[in-house]
Amino acid sequence: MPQIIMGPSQTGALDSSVKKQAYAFLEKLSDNDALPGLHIEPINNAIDDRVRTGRVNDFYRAVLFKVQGHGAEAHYVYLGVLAHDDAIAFAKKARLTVNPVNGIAELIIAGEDQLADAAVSPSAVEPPVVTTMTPAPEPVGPAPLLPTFGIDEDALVKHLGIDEKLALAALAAVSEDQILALADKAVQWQGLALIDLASGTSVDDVKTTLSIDEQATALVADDGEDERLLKALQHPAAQMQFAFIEDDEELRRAIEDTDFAAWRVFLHPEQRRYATALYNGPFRLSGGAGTGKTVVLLHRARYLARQNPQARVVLTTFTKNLADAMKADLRRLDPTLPLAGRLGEPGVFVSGIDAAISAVLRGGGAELALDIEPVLGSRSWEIGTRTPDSVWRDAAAGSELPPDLKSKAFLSSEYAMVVLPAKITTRDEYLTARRPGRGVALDRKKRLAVWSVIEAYRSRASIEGSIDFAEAGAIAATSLERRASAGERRPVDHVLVDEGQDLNPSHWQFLRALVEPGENDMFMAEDSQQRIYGQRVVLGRYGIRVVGRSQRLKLNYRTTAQTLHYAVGVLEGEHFVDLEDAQAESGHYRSARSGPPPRVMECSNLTQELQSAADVVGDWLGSGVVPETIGILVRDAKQAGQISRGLDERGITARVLDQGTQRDGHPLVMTMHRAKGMEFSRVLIFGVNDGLVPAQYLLKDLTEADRADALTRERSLLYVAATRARDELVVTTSGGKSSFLPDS
Ligand SMILES: Nc1ncnc2c1ncn2[C@@H]1O[C@H](COP(=O)(O)OP(=O)(O)OP(=O)(O)O)[C@@H](O)[C@H]1O
Repeated sequence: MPQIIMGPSQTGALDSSVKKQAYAFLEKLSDNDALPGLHIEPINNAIDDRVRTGRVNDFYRAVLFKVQGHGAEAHYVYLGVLAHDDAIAFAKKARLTVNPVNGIAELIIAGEDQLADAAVSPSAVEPPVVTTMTPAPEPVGPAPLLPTFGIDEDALVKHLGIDEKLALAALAAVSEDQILALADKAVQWQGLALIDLASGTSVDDVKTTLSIDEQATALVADDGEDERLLKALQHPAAQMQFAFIEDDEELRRAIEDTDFAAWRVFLHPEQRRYATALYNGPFRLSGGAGTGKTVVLLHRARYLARQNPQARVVLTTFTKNLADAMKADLRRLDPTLPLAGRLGEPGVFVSGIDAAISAVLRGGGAELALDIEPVLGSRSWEIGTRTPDSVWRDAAAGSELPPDLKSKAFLSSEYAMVVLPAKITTRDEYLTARRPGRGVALDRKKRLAVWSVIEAYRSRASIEGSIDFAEAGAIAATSLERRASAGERRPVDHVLVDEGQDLNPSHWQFLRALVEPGENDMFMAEDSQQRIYGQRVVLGRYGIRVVGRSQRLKLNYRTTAQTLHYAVGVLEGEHFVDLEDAQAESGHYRSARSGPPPRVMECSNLTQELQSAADVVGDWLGSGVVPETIGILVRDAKQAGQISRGLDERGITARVLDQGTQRDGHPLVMTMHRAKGMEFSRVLIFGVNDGLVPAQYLLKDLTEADRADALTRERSLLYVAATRARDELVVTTSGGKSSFLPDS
């Protein structure tokens, strides 16, 4: 049967009946391309004799390339559906070629000078010709960017395979913005290569990233033109734009589903590699906001489940909201993928981590008493409810500890970071316990006092028959380990984790215990710059040894370069440490998209700020932005109420998003925490004021280390909020802006 390959779409918005007809056309084509009703026809005077059009209906034609190769069946590269005359005109100038240096397939549209509209041309920066008798001083301007990294024409053209004209223009560009403008007009892989180079990445690293291997072209040189092209279409870098469609269902979604996002079919070579590679143990994938970590996890979940339909895959993350979003995306990625209804069943089980822990505890039955004792010491083993945070305050009420050490923040993190992971159940164990990374030394007297509070906390919880989330993770991990040492099979084959930076030690112990150590056991996505919950953890302390198996994604797919630059400015001066206890690498983080610079609107009072916010949102709505793609983010729930009422008074209805709220038809208001993992076309961050960001109440009575960490998390929160914007970011403030906001 003929193979359909989706190419870079040239189709604008089509109404649903045309989409259905386009699908019907392609379905028939993939069945039998000789059917007369398809009218697959070559085009006179086309520059590529492989180009064809096919009849979708009286008015519309599909534009395709027919690539025959040596096989009996042809391949059709589908570029989209256009009105009859447009389709013919377009087909005449479209050409599929193989890059002679690296064997990547490229779509070239003749006559559309790919550089014509770009911000720079080689001549634009040439010194002006000056006719004068006395030598004129050399004009001083900014130096071209790429040559400062030692990059020359040979490197671009001969080693990488960049088009010569583009290479010359790129070598003359003096800023990343100019490179971005060139990249926008270029063949996709070439544009990405230039953006990488402009951020300081070496030519060799660019080649590795894009899987460019000069040997590969030599291997296929004698195969004949069509075979060469077919191999070129399968090059990992070509697969950012050309996808081999596997079955009718995938075809149908690609054509009919207006929401068919590119991430589902077109992966970056690095993303594809991480989604499908075999790892001999835990693998850590880091990457800035919007680099596609979740996308890789979703594809990897599908890959593992398809490789072995009996495999038990767990895909988990810190919050239920994000887990629900991942589940919905997994369904969209592949509706045929079996989702497991319960932990331990074949298929992909998607769940928030605390729910997964609860599932294990529920399955523990009466034997759970055996697992509670080693973690919490002897206590009632009935567990019915969650211990509320207020119990820490009650337990510490009479303590002689100084305020910072008897704060809930210190005690609960001492408990989660030191006591629970080491299964400390006695005072003597605590007195000699190692407390790495806690940032504050405790002498014997203080340790005794802290332990008294912990005992009081445990005793109260025992009476109430409650446990907290961290205890639940520790007990579930103990249970899984006990059962595994008794010879029981572990419940899971592959664990995939998103937002790993937010998990606590018990979570990691639990995840480690779920799966037998070995091939493809754990795959963890994280971004230490987005840690907004909990404390920093080091995986090695919980039996998760990553050494040598970590990689970083650097290309931001979500945010424009301008917003990214601004958001990264929020983190200026902070140091971030990753899950392997190393300085988190943040260099070379970049975006291939361009947009307006973020706007900061400083207002003198709340009324003025509400008016400014209403003006911005009103303008967006007036210019046709889909309402629910507008996100209005605030630091706390009180501000959410303020802004939604303020907008309402000014004639704009917005919805405050809580768990489960419908998202149709209106801009969405939510806290920055709630926006984690989400994205919007336009983002307005409201109330980024001194005193509110960072939230002052969080900083009271903290040890110096806890205070520093709380401030870091607050910065990260603002960074998370700013990086939710795909196309445009506006920040409003009143009565003094937050010191976290960068100057420009
Ligand atoms: N290969 C791709 N092609 C097109 N779009 C992509 C690709 N990879 C990711 N994206 C898009 O980029 C955006 C960010 O992806 P994703 O949410 O996976 O990033 P992330 O690294 O998990 O982000 P964050 O850490 O901010 O949650 C999404 O809109 C996604 O669809």
